Amino acid sequence: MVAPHLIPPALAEDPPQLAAAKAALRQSALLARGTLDPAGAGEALAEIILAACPPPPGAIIGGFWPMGAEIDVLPVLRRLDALGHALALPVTPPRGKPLEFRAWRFGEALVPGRFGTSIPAGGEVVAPNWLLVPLLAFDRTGARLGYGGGYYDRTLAGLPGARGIGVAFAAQEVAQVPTGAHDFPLFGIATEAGFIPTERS
Ligand SMILES: Nc1nc2c(c(=O)[nH]1)N(C=O)[C@@H](CNc1ccc(C(=O)N[C@@H](CCC(=O)O)C(=O)O)cc1)CN2
Ligand SMILES: Nc1ncnc2c1ncn2[C@@H]1O[C@H](COP(=O)(O)OP(=O)(O)OP(=O)(O)O)[C@@H](O)[C@H]1O
Repeated sequence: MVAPHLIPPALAEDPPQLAAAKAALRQSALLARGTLDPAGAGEALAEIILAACPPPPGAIIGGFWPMGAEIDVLPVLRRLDALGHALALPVTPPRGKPLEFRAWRFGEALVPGRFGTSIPAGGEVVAPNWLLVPLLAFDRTGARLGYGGGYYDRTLAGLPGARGIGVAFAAQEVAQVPTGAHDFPLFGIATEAGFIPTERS
């Protein structure tokens, strides 16, 4: 019996050459990011976002709790909270599934999640329509390289109309991020030095 609903592996996963190119860039981007000086970057990022690409009134913000050497998004989340936006943080499911966002406010408890993440202890599941997207490397077309789980690609693909704003240090820009069929382009990239609009902006 045929099974026409099965997705061929070549469509469900990046081909080996592309996966290898992403893995190589991931390694160098992780090393490079670890050398950056984070002082003041989170506050500068907040100013840039509020001035150049603020979310529309009433937008539900898909944030994330920063980890490791990621740029600090807590200042911008605090400002958006103060402006009255609803905030949500991602809960990471097993690989192959999209992120789940739970409503969260400053002061509410966080607990450890998968891969070293911090996730809301409670909170109802919500669908954000304006997301801050962590990344290891980006280019000016809005292509993005993450940790390799494909989580944000799956998540943005499942939220039609939602905007994904990449957040990064300006130094995380590369000439070209290798991309495949599943890579979901960013609406723009906000850094401590400015906002970079893409073709989607
Ligand atoms: N702060 C933050 N939260 C996030 C993400 C992110 O990139 N940053 N995610 C984005 O999708 C999701 C979590 N997905 C993740 C998938 C894989 C790894 C991972 O493989 N981490 C490496 C450590 C990398 C390092 O040294 O910094 C590991 O555990 O070996 C991490 C997060 C949702 N929450
Ligand atoms: N919507 C999707 N459906 C099926 N497979 C997908 C989808 N999105 C991504 N993938 C696959 O997931 C794998 C990981 O993708 P990729 O290397 O682009 O992750 P990433 O964007 O770096 O990670 P993350 O978003 O978790 O930070 C790839 O094999 C990719 O083809």
